[in-house]
Amino acid sequence: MPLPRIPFARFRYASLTPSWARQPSCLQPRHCAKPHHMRRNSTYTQGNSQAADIRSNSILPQGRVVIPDYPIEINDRKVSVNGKDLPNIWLRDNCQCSSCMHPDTKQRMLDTFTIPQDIAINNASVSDHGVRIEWSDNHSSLYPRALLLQAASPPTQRSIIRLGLPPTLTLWGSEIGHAPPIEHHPSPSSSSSSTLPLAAILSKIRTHGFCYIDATPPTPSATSALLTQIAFIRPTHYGAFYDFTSDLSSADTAYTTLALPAHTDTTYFSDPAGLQAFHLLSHTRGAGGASLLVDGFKAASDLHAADPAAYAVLSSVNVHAHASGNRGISIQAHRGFPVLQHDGATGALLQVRWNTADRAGVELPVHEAGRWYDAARKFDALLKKRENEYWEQLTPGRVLVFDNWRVLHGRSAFTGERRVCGGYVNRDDWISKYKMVTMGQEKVLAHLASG
Ligand SMILES: C[N+](C)(C)CCCC[C@H](N)C(=O)O
Ligand SMILES: O=C(O)CCC(=O)C(=O)O
Repeated sequence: MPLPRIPFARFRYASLTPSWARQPSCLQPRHCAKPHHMRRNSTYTQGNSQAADIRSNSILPQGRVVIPDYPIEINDRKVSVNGKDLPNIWLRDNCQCSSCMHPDTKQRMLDTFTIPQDIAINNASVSDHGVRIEWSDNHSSLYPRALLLQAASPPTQRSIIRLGLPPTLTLWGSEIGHAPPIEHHPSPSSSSSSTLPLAAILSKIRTHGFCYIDATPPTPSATSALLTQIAFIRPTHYGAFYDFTSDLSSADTAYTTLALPAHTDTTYFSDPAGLQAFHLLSHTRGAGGASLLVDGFKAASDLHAADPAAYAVLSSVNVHAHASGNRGISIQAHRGFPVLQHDGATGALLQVRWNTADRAGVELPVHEAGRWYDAARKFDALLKKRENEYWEQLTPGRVLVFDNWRVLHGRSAFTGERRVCGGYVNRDDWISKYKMVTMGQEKVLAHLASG
């Protein structure tokens, strides 16, 4: 089956090829007779691995769920959607009945590979509700129309619910400071329940990459309670809910008065923290300590437009990180990861992983490392452009919650006593909550088989 048309800059993933040998062909002038993004469909094979092109005609992870109204027909004892037959094994494996799928846990009860390889349709009928099938193994199934249409949709459409994509993604620079995304904590005295406007908060974080929750009681307990309404706090070697100051109680520069350049946290974990929160509780007898936010997706989008080759390097060369300050600890992820990570199904940008302080090795033969540094320097310059920096002095009562997979943060140096509390939330946990409060469980579950 021909690969989808790849209209734009592309890069390659070779799953089995050693990463140092993995490089976008556009970096190999001899192989790249014309600019890479001008080349049409092609499948690359490198060594024994099939490296498919990842489409990136738009790297931005956004989209509205549109269920296409494809024709559904029964042809020659096959179910065909939009003119293409659905494999019987896929249909039988995704039977939604209560004996094949646990009605409460939504787990598959059917042992997939007890389905005969030659499973066939004895009878099938199409209605407005969907397709009813009587199988050759004497089982009957009813497939909702939406499930079949979603399964036949293009990868970008099928990924929207899986990834929990927002309808629109708003990229920003320093101008966001004029109208930052803000929600308000329900004041305890108000008659309304003390539950947070979670759908609004998480929608703002999914769209902008961060949100303030103003009027939060300036206490660790209120901050912790706020976070746990999103999902459980992720414990790390810094503890779970963190309440820190410049006492080096943890051997990390965050626990000093030093300035911290824009970075994402926990790049040394296989699964970096998804959300991070800061609530400045107090700052006495000193000055400074302003917070910096940079939209990593905007910087990546600018790099993609300005220098696709550099973008491709940062999307394919793996980088290692470490946390080794605390005694008896040296944490590293199980493998290296590129600075710019993409969804394998759609090519959409998923994560920016950038921390100069915590970086360990670059996964290239050392004599080739220069090409990663050249590309990284371009990204670094974009991160440090004044118009991409949003500086804000946090104040007690204003909780900052941001997407640590997209938004970089930092701070200016400070003097005096400064106390900040907050916590991490796992990526998958907050995206799950986002889906529940914005899409609803039924809609999310209906798309699992085709996601
Ligand atoms: C947030 N808290 C103060 C608990 C820890 C900060 C850790 C910062 C670390 N260098 C990283 O980038 O992950
Ligand atoms: O102290 C701050 O405002 C930020 C600290 C920081 O960057 C971090 O904890 O990663």
